[in-house]
Formats: sequence, C-alpha cells, structure tokens
Amino acid sequence: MSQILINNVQKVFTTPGGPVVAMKDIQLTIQPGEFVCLLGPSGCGKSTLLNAVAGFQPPSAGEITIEGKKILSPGPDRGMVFQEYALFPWMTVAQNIAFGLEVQKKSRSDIAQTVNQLLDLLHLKDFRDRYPKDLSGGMRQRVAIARVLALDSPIMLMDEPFGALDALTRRNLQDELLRIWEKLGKTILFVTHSIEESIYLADRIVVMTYRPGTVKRDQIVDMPRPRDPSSAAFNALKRELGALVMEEQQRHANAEMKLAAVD
Ligand SMILES: Nc1ncnc2c1ncn2[C@@H]1O[C@H](COP(=O)(O)OP(=O)(O)OP(=O)(O)O)[C@@H](O)[C@H]1O
Repeated sequence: MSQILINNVQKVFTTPGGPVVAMKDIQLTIQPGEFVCLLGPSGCGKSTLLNAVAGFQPPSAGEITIEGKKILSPGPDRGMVFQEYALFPWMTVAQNIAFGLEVQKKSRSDIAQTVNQLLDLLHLKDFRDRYPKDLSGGMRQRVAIARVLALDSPIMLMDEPFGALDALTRRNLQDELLRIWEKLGKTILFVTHSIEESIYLADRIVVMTYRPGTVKRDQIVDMPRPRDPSSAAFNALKRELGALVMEEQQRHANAEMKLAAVD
C-alpha cells in the first residue's frame, strides 16, 4: 500500500522580482486509501504541493516519500487528473482510455478487457467511439478519470478536476468519484478551492495559508457518506473552514494591494 510522507517540504521559485516561497514547513502523512483535500484560496501553494507529490516539480528542501521511496520524478504509482481534460482530440474515448496501456505494451486482450471495464464503471459505454469534441465537459472528465484508472495507480492526484463544470454535473462526478474510490480503495489527494466540495468528499481537509503555503488546519471530516450539504453538521464545518479560508483570502488581497501600491 502507498503511504505518502511529506516531510518538512519547502518550495522557492526564483522570479525577476526575487524569490517566492510558495510553500514551507509542510509536514503531512497521508495513509493508504485516505481521501485528502488540499483547500485554500488561489496562490496558497496547493498545486505546488500536488506537483511535488506527482514528481513534476521537486521541492527545494525537505522530501516526499511514497512507501519509503523518495519521489524524484513522475511514476506509475501516481495518476494525475487536471482541470483541463488533457485528452487526445484525435482519439476516440476508447482509444484515449487505452493509450497508456498501449505505451506499456499490454496485450490486445488485456487492453480490451480493461477498456471495457472502465467504460462500464464510468458509464461511458455508449460514447466509446466518440471524439472528445463531441462530448460534454462532464463526459470528458469521466474519460480523463478512466484514462488514469486504466494504469491502475494506487494514488490519484487531482488538481481542481471539477472546477470547470456546472454545479449539477460537478455533484454527479463527485458522487461517481466517491463510488470509484470506495470500490477501488485508491489514495486520493484532491486540490480544490471549494469548501463545500472538500467537505462533501474528504476524509481529511488540509487548509493552507497564503504565501508561504503552510498547513493552517488539518481537519478530520467525521461524517458518514453520502453527506448532506444542508445538514447542521455540514454547515457548521462549512462556516468554520470558511472563516479560515477567508482570512487567507484577505491576506492575499492585502498582499496584492501592497504590490499595486509599489507599482
Ligand atoms: N513557476 C513558478 N514561478 C514563480 N512563482 C510560482 C510558480 N508557480 C507558482 N508560483 C507562485 O507560488 C504560489 C503558489 O502557487 P500555486 O499555483 O501552487 O497556488 P494554488 O493554491 O494552486 O493556486 P491556484 O488555485 O490559483 O492554482 C503563488 O504565489 C504563485 O504565484
């Protein structure tokens, strides 16, 4: 199983205006099978942390290990889903899902079996021969998820995957994701700036501060699923986390005003 250990991680970007400390002193352990959301306003380092776990951008200090092995580059144990669907427009739905398996040189029959299972799991059977341009945003994101699931990585890293979807489609895909997570037992690290989305989905919500990104609150969400966004417990937590996020948003706004004053 795949425990993720984020050990005292820091990331500094060099910019023409000087160094930007995007995240600092991040210390987190994510257990196998856990669903963790990274929550915070724009610019608080959520994507920086996710990209470091993905191995796209190594930290400047500290280290990230998965099952004790230091992360230095992307690997087959981690699948990534982005906000933009990142599908190949010249391939059909089935071909998009099969792509990674073909790169891995799996046998034709294995590929066909996995693709059929995933078309089933994500309710995409009737769309298998369509091209991405002929699909809705929600459908495209289903294909993107199926494509990552095809590789059977134990860890899924998701960067605002439902951010561009309308509210109804978003709820629908959140429910699908929970169903898949419960069925397949993946470890999920999910970036969002939606407080409601984080409470609806996560076992644990890590609220981050604005520049430098640090852990402001590590919150267990101890509510049975499916969660009811109109319940008292849901709303109490929403208010509490809302106040924390608002503080950071305010710090962001103040920092931008200072910059504008310098300009
Ligand atoms: N390549 C880079 N070069 C310079 N600064 C960067 C770079 N990438 C990120 N940053 C800065 O690091 C900080 C954290 O950025 P990051 O994208 O991780 O935040 P975020 O919380 O994911 O925000 P968003 O929700 O807008 O994506 C920001 O202040 C950003 O400007």
